[in-house]
Amino acid sequence: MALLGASGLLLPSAAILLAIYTAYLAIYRLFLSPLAKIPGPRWAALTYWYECYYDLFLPAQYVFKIKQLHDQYGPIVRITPDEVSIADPDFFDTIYAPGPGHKRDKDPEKSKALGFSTSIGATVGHDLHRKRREPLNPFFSHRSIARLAPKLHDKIQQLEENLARAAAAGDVVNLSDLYYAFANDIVNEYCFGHSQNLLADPPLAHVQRKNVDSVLRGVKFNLHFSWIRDLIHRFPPALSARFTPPAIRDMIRFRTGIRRDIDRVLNHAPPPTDKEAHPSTTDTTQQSVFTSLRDSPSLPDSEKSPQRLEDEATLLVMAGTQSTQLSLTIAHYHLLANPQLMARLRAELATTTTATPLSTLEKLPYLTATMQEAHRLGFGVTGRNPRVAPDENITYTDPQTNQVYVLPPGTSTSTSTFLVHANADLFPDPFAFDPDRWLGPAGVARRRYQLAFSRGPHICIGMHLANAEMAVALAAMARWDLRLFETGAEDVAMRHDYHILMPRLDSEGVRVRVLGRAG
Ligand code: HEM
Repeated sequence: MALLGASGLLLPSAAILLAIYTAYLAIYRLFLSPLAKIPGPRWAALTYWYECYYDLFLPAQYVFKIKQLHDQYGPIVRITPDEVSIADPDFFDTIYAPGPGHKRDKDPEKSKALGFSTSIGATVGHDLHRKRREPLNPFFSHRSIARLAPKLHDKIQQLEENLARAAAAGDVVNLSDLYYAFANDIVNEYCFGHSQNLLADPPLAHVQRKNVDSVLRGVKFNLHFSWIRDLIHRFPPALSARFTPPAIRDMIRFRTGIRRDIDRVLNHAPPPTDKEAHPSTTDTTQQSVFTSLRDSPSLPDSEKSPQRLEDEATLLVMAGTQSTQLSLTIAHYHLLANPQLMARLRAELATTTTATPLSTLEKLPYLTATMQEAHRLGFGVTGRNPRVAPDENITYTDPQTNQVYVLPPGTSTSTSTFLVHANADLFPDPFAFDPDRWLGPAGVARRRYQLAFSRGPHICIGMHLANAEMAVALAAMARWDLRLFETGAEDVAMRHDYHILMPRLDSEGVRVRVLGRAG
């Protein structure tokens, strides 16, 4: 009885406490928070359910809603109780790349979503990020990537073998899968000294690409409910297998493969050799990124734990595959959908051969402009990736009203590439694929608004690798006559923000029939 009486009192008391806390939180967020005066919808200021609705129920549409909010409220909008979006392209560097002497952390809540928390991409603290990134930088410099040219050419040869086979058999080719395989083989070989040789197995590339898509489709759920994912991870494996959504199961499988590679590196075991492998898929003579990290004197042992290196490798392989695949697919789709653009590219490439060095390809203006335009419409990382200034105010002056807004240290502040790349003042007719906008003096001036690789301390580490892969692949693929097969603009257009662009969710990718080599 006494117990019943106690629990009978406990519940109402807990309910009253919860009601008081909720009321306090609402009053704080709406009236007392330092962000209370920032324009924006009251619901967004009051509760994360506003963002959650656009992220989970529509789904992955908040990036588009934020653009509408800016049209309604102006260049600065409070988009969650704790985050402010600034749609001013000239303010991008203040948020992301403020220069020496200014620190920018990542927002820990947003960093959780992808799940590889000790990778450089998810590292929250400015200083720790720098320590982790420094030993990786030399591998991804322009000069190091230039040395990869022979490997890239081997992979191009394999890519073209796929087209030749399809031409002979009259098969439909899925370019999204081929580019996935191409980028995945290269980044794996660079990281671990071997790859799965996916270019030899496009159906497997298709399965893996779809798996990564479904993993990415989980990022919004993880953003809002990462505690559920973390809870499931604590269950015994047999139980967690029953509750784990397919997307997370795919991620676990993917990471198990990465972990095998990391264990092999840490145990000084040689990369596996595959008799079927293409000559370029295994290279035991070269140091790979991870053998070098293992041997790096500048990284303390605590930074070389299997878990940390697994996180790093997962990010490198995922980012190095998916984003490059997207930009390549977008470029190639638009070249095929607009024969006049393909004709311009072919005219420029007429002076080149398959042996033309990467350094020459990189200087071709129309090829470069085509790549820039594909990056622009790929939107890089479509998620907002907010930054937090830990020890200084961020001050923004609305150019229209001259109103000054002071965001105190710790405020999560963001802009998205979508807000910049789809800005019609900077890029007229912003959803049209128009490489010309990157040419001439106006094109050069526009480059400061190319944010696909971001800027500042977290600028994409794989930018030179991605551009090298794209230059050689587009130059080679332009030599083939392909016809789009059951593919339209909706298969490459940004329709959802799942950290990176996702087109219509039932898209099969960009598919083509191969007519033969271009005459
Ligand atoms: C067209 C292709 C690519 C695009 C558009 C792209 C875009 C980006 C963007 C926007 C960021 C910054 C994210 C942030 O602010 O947190 C980033 C970071 C990163 N990218 Fe890429 N990326 C591409 C290719 C690659 C490749 C080929 C690799 C690997 C070799 C790679 C590895 C990474 C890593 C490790 C980071 C984290 C860097 C850090 O936080 O310090 N990316 N990428």
